[in-house]
Amino acid sequence: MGGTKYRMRDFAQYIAELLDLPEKNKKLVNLTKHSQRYAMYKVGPVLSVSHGIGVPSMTTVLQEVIKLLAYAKVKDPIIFRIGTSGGLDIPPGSVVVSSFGLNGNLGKTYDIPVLGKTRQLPSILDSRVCQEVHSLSADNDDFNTYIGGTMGADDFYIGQGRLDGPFCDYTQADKMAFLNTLKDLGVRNIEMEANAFAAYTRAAGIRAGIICVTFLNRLLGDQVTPNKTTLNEWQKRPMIVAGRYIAKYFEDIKIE
Ligand SMILES: O=P(O)(O)O[C@H]1O[C@H](CO)[C@@H](O)[C@H]1O
Ligand SMILES: O=c1cc[nH]c(=O)[nH]1
Repeated sequence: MGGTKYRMRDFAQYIAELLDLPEKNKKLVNLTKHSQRYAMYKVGPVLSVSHGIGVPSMTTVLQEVIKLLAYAKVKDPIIFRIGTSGGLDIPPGSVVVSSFGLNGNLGKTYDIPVLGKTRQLPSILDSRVCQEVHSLSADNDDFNTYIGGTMGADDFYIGQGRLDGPFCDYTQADKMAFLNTLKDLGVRNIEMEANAFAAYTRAAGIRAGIICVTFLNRLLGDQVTPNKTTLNEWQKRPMIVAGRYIAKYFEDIKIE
């Protein structure tokens, strides 16, 4: 899963080529084209689905995918989110493999009101998947891959401590204090779904991982400044990292 339809079509194409699947020479079909809400592609054993921006959009799609996997009797699925994010004290273009999700109140939970009462679901990710994905980073990669916590904010601007949004009633010093607190808690990047994604996949008993590229170092600014070509290139990095895990997973299954 990942935010945009285009990324998830590109990911399906990338996986078809990587796994040398028959789909690599075909035009991929968006299986949800009549719903218009999001896109879903299937290449061999991999489903590639977009989820839009933020938690409500992502959790709606995620729950539909969880139901689909159950109806299809899929055994031992693994779900990855491949996304973009703002980094904390790491060079832009780096990749972060999340070790946990953090909410906007600095708790390792996803808090959801159910029947008028808030439930707190732990935002824990599978540490083995996280370590294995990280172990597949290559020495000759032209980017660094880090393990760290990921804050899932409910907003792009004030929710991530930005100063460049339409509303802002705090200072640069307040922002830096907040970002440094996150850093001290082991958070390496900020996006908008991690804590809920971790919580719902865990609640479903499904192994999962989050792999995001960082578009900027938030300790140095708020604006995403690299040009579109660079950002498109960087968006491929989580695909490369997830692709290595997927390729190895199916290679290992063949050997068994
Ligand atoms: O690039 P994606 O996967 O959408 O992820 C990040 O980008 C969006 C904000 O621009 C949020 O969804 C955030 O989590
Ligand atoms: O800073 C960023 C960059 C991408 N996505 C986010 O949510 N935040």
